[in-house]
Amino acid sequence: MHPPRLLLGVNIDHIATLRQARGTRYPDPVQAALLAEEAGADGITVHLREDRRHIQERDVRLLAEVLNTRMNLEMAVTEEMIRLAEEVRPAHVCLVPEKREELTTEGGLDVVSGFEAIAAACARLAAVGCEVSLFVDPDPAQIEAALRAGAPVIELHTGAYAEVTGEAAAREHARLAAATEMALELGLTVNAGHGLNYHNVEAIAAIPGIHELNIGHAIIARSLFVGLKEAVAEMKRLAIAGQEAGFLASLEEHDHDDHHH
Ligand SMILES: CC(=O)[C@@H](O)[C@H](O)COP(=O)(O)O
Ligand SMILES: NCC(=O)COP(=O)(O)O
Repeated sequence: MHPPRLLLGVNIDHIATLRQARGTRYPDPVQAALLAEEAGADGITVHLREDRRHIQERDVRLLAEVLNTRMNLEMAVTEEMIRLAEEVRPAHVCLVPEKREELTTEGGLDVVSGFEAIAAACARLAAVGCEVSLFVDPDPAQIEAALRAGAPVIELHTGAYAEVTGEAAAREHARLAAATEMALELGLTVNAGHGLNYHNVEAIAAIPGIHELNIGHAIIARSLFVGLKEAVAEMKRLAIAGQEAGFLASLEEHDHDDHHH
């Protein structure tokens, strides 16, 4: 059976990065979110960092009022963030690890070590109707802990895959594919993201069973040259083409297995 179409969540953090660089009112991430939706984004992702380097609380509150799709709020597991999410009630909350000095999110959430606090956060957020995902590395122990913590969704961190090429990328891709298969067998919904761009997205989209990709930096960077709507639409075309190629390859694999049995 043909799988449901892969979804694209567009992360607009770096529209806010540009605004914060000068402390101006523009460019406005809320305006960007509406344009991204018009271009086919299935959802809007924002990461409200504790240091507020890009997205601000004002953005989160306005997005909650104006989005036509759904918000995926990425946040650290802190009391301040949980209280805000309980108030704003975004459709999705993705719990991520955070270090103040980092350039970007390094590695996935350590659900094994932080189990108690993460499970408690999952329960509080589920109680107000947020669908919670945990941003984890493609590591079986973390995926198993995510399930026990009560998260219905994981987002696999694709950063390690995105940083390398050649055989190393093939190895990281295999880890992501195996992690996806394992998580699906456990009944989890599997999203993926971080560092995906116009060159490396198709192979990830081709992994059977992935529900949604969250992509930001590459889309916002490309939008400088082709405009945001075109940048979103191009990424969506590539993601869907990748998913289709993966589906056709899986059909061929089944045919091949049938002939050999
Ligand atoms: C959690 C994640 O993978 C991204 O949302 C990323 O953290 C975006 O924010 P930065 O670009 O500030 O790292
Ligand atoms: N969770 C990943 C995300 O939202 C976007 O990450 P990036 O594409 O900005 O690296």
